[in-house]
Amino acid sequence: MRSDELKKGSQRAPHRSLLKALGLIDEEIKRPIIGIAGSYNEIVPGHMHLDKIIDAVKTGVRLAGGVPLEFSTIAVCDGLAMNHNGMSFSLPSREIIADSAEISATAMPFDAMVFIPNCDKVVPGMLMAAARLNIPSIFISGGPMLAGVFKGKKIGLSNVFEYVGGYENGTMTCDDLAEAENAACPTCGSCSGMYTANTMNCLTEALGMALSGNGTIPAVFSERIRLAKTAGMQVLKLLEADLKPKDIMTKDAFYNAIAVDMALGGSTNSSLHLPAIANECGIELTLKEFDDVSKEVLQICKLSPSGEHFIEDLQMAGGVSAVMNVLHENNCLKEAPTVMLKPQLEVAKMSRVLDNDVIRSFENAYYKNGGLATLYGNLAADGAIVKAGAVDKTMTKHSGPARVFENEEDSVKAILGGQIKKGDVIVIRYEGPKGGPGMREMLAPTATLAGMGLDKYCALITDGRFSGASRGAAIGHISPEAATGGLIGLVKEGDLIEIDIPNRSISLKVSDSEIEKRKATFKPLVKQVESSYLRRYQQVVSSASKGAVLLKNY
Ligand SMILES: CC(C)(O)[C@@H](O)C(=O)O
Ligand SMILES: [Mg+2]
Repeated sequence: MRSDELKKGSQRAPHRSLLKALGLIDEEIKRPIIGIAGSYNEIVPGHMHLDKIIDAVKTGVRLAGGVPLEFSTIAVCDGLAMNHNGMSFSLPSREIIADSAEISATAMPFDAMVFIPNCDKVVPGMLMAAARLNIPSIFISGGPMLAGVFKGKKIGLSNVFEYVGGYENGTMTCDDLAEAENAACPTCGSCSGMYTANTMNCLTEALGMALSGNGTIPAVFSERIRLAKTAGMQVLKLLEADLKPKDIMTKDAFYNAIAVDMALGGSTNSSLHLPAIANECGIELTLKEFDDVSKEVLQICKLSPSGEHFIEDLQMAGGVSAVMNVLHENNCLKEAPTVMLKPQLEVAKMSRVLDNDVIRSFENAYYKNGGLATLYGNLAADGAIVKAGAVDKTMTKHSGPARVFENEEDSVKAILGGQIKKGDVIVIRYEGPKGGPGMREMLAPTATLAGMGLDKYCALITDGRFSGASRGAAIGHISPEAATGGLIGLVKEGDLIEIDIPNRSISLKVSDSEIEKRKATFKPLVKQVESSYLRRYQQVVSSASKGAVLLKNY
């Protein structure tokens, strides 16, 4: 139902009374009513300025003759939730965001929607809601934080997580750590590297759901306010054209999003979120498809945490549309409609790369594959994911003894306590969607390893997930997870684990007969879960290999 239904007939008089109670006059009620799903709050640095973006969007909507009505959704700052039980709620927040936006925008039927997310789970949660509502919709995010400067070098949040390891092993002083802490996050916006939030904001552009510039224009640039006004105006044009999210988010659009992801070297979390968004569009997207694209598309950008560039550099180099221009030239971009009412290929053709080091050509690519790789093997029958472009060259093939931990905290204690030796393969299990529950991000162990220089010698595998700020031989989303009987639950201290990223494999080098013996007595660990929300989530969440979506028929 659209708001039109509330505007006509005597039966709708009570509804119109309530719209008038909102302060609307008849002149407004007769115009298109545009829902503004904003996620402004004072607890997420990426969202603390969204009130300004929301105001600009409303101005744009009014300029184009619409009437904006705002409602909000929750948001989690993964950085603040990191390495404690708060992180268990981060991935589950995606479903609440999707559900709550669906509920608000169905209870009050709108003609069209503007979604205003910024951080990790809010972007996919709102895209999921957009697919469910399937009324003309556009996305305008809050934009990235500027990079900080420390000792003459640009830094971001990932550096501070790594400096903790440096401080612990005596290579960084307390004063320097404090100076870096003050410098790393200088403005509002989603943290400044190619971490999860910025990956998802860039992919929203690639999917065709946002205007060019959405992924990269910094949060504090006036250009972001102008983009928000333009988005507010554009939604009225989408309404007129009756172009809906499911017309835009087709299989080809998801191909484009994966291709851009591979070129950018984005966060491993995209392999959860894109399948979950696709699922809402009735499209199946598998990990295997990610890997197929990874074999076609080369990583042409190397931003933090893999490299020294930040999103502000990508913006100055031409942004996501310039990356798509390179993809187009190499036949790695598909024709797909966009909210710009121009096909994606046309947008890409009109763009230019302005800095050939930030956005390289295929000939001069940073990595001769896409940024992400999907691994399979006895340890990951349903797949596992690694940010291959951020693995030290010496670690792409590695065998070593398993060092087994039943949760993230114990692994961090062991790393900081000097118990991890060069060559070890750290195994962190019972951190999957069901086992966690909530599939926490393991930034503290990966960053501590990197900060101590151990990322050049040690691998880390988990049924949990990583931050976009994680780097190193960090293999996550191991599926099936330990809690559902996955082989990762059967690994014993000292077992040999073999990782071969170029050949896409991860295996436990234990004889089949020994594995059968262990299986016969295996009882997955059952954790006490205090939160009633997480208990419910645990019952209905699916595998990471399926995007950790909630089972449809529960
Ligand atoms: C806190 C971070 C860096 O934003 C993280 O949540 C990520 O996944 O990238
Ligand atoms: Mg995150």
